[in-house]
Amino acid sequence: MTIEKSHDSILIIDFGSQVTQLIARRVREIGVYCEIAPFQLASEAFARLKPKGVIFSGGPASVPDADSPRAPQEVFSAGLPILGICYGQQTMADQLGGKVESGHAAEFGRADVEIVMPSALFAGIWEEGGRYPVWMSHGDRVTQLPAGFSVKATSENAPYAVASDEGRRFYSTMFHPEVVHTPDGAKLLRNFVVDISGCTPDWSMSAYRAETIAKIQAQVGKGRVICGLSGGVDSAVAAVLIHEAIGDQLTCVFVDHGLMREAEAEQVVALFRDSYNIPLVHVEAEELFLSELAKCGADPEAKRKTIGRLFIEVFDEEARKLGGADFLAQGTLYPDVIESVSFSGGPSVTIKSHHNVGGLPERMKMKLVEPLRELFKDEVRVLGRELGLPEAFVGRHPFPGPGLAIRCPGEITKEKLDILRKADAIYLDEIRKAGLYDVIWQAFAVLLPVRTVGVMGDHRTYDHVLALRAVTSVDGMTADFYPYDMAFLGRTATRIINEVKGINRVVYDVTSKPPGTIEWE
Ligand SMILES: Nc1ncnc2c1ncn2[C@@H]1O[C@H](COP(=O)(O)OP(=O)(O)OP(=O)(O)O)[C@@H](O)[C@H]1O
Ligand SMILES: O=c1[nH]c(=O)c2[nH+]cn([C@@H]3O[C@H](COP(=O)(O)O)[C@@H](O)[C@H]3O)c2[nH]1
Ligand SMILES: NC(=O)CC[C@H](N)C(=O)O
Ligand SMILES: [Mg+2]
Repeated sequence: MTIEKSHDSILIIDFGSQVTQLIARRVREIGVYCEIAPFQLASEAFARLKPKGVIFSGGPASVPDADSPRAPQEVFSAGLPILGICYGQQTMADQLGGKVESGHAAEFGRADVEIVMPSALFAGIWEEGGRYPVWMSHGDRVTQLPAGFSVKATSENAPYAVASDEGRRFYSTMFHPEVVHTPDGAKLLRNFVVDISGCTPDWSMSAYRAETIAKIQAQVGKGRVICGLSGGVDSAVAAVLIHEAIGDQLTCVFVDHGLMREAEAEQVVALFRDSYNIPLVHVEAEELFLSELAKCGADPEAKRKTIGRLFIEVFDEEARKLGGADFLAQGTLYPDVIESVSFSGGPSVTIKSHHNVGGLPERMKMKLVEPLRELFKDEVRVLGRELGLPEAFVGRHPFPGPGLAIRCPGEITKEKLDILRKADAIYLDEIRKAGLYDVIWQAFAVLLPVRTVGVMGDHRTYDHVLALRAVTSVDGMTADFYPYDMAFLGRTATRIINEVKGINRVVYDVTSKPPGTIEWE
């Protein structure tokens, strides 16, 4: 039985908001299954999922503009509850006969809403006459409500902060309930999902485990599967899950592309061979990757695409050696898909081609098995614990598939990789010694293609700059730089410059995501 059939679900129609993924997180935190569908594909998703409620996300477009996106009209006539957020409110108003205008005072950031009438959306949470903080981000506004709608809350620049037709169960907010800066937002979403839409909150990681195992069995049948195993959390969880499902039809393949960190290849192989009884092939592919990367130059997307292609070539070759494999399994997560997504027609722009999604070659022999494709990182960790993976494994910092190649802006050479490997090892060693490994979500060093002048032992040096990065995050979708104390940074910089030949200056990256990304490429 598929997940979508055995549980109540919510469909989120995406109009391209940067925070659409947060709506999905909030719904799952309630314990209800949901999926995001880009507006162009929403009709198909609506018919397949048969959701009990629909949420329209925000988005960058402007309803009065020609060609701005709309929700499929059938969603309005299905008798289901709908919640429109920001752009979602505006398109809902427009599609039901109301009016939207641009060019009014914009609101960005915190605002207060004042409740003027009760609504099922905030029943038990907000009281009539009360004022409550919310987070807004809009320039347009609804100026005339559709028939059947009335105002339930106002704010200074959004006369229709909440408007609804309680009879048809159509609700709309100008503010964003999905962000943490709307303190009561999660409760409002719960009202919509559980009380209004009537979803039973029974979706959990143990349900996910059982159902995903059944799904894998149905997909794979008697076929052979090879699983790309990187030593990271995602592929380890995927491999263990698939092994539970199909046992010895699975072989894992670890590709040592020469872009790993110090001693990592040995650790991965040892850890996996000792802890699990899953056959593991260790492929030495450093020469192949480095020679192809030398040809592709400095462009980050060219590097990513080259690496994606080589991974598949290696997997194909290993499959052939094993006498053929029908499926390739990967630990692809939801954020990998989202960031690479516009190739499949999503409304948000491509930020970077993750090697395992947007970096895949167009023609592949094997079919994909990706049991984690709907999950966020922290959900995968919960699933890993559920499967009994050791805590040291589950708590590992993420390490991207393209490895050090995307931490060496510019052309890739073995010499640069060796310098970076040494520096990165010292940095992580200092982090562990300071007891910070588990506090930080991800930390790494980046070797910059910039040389600066220094003086060491009365000699002039002209060497590379190394940037240190450390971030806190929940799911990798947004992140903050980690606020080290200066003594830690000073100590680490001194050690790196003293111990690693080729680096004479160290800087710390204090960019959050957004506007930065976590990796530099
Ligand atoms: N060196 C590798 N050998 C084989 N497969 C790999 C390798 N690196 C990445 N992959 C494949 O690509 C997928 C995505 O990589 P990604 O880094 O996102 O996940 P991960 O390495 O499993 O976990 P983590 O995010 O914790 O590093 C992996 O799940 C794995 O299937
Ligand atoms: O397996 C991967 N293949 C990739 O191509 C890739 N690019 C980024 N990352 C990891 O994803 C998270 C978010 O990274 P960004 O903020 O740099 O997009 C961070 O944890 C990154 O390390 C990748 N993982
Ligand atoms: N955050 C949003 O959904 C913005 C909606 C619309 N683009 C506006 O500016 O009002
Ligand atoms: Mg990884």
